[in-house]
Amino acid sequence: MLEINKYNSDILYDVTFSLEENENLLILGENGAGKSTLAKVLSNLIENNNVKLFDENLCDLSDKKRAEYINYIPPKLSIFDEYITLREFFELACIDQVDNKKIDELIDILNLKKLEYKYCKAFSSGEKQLLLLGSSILHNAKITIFDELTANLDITRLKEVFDIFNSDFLKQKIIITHNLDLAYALKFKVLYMRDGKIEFFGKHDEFFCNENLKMFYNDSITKINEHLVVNL
Ligand SMILES: Nc1ncnc2c1ncn2[C@@H]1O[C@H](COP(=O)(O)OP(=O)(O)OP(=O)(O)O)[C@@H](O)[C@H]1O
Repeated sequence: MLEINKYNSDILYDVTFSLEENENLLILGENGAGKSTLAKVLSNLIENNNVKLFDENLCDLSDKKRAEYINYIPPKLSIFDEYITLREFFELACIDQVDNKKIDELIDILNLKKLEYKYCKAFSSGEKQLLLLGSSILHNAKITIFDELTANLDITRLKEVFDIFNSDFLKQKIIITHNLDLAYALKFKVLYMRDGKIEFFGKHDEFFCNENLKMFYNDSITKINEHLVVNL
């Protein structure tokens, strides 16, 4: 279970909510609403003592235990070693022993064979995002937060990532996205933020009704026959 209680800062205001162990979450909201900041608070990259994971105070956990509990995947990959290959990057993602069989499987599933021994620094933006996804699966934290993982993916890759999000590859997932088609298709609970405050926290069906879409997105999106339509 994840709980955050009355977190306040210059960016976020009175943030309180909790997630049960089996609940996945979508974090939505306009640019600058505070989504990434919230993700960093939840994973203690911004230090605080307002977050509890599985009944333990996040700030009291050792680094290893915290890594086992929660993993924040940033929107962009930072490479510290220019000469690290995809396979080596995956090896480093395993918290304990390197699981070569799982790495082989993942390379197959994510269609990354041709990049296996290539340097990650030269990857395209989309390939870097798949690398981050693969490493998060190997890391295998109890909760994984993806911050705009799908921003640079083509439609085929987006579908592959959707299938992974929708499967049991990862345990509990928190997904920050501006892609409302993806958000609508993933039937996760929704948290919507505006100006650092939570404006909606609840069931997927309740969020994706025309009344709420009008309130949160003005007239830019409508639901027609169970499909979202963008009005540009
Ligand atoms: N380190 C920082 N110092 C000062 N202000 C910051 C810092 N990080 C974020 N902010 C500000 O806090 C607000 C929320 O930023 P955040 O990155 O959390 O938004 P977001 O909802 O993830 O936005 P986007 O959808 O554009 O990625 C923004 O106005 C941003 O400029």
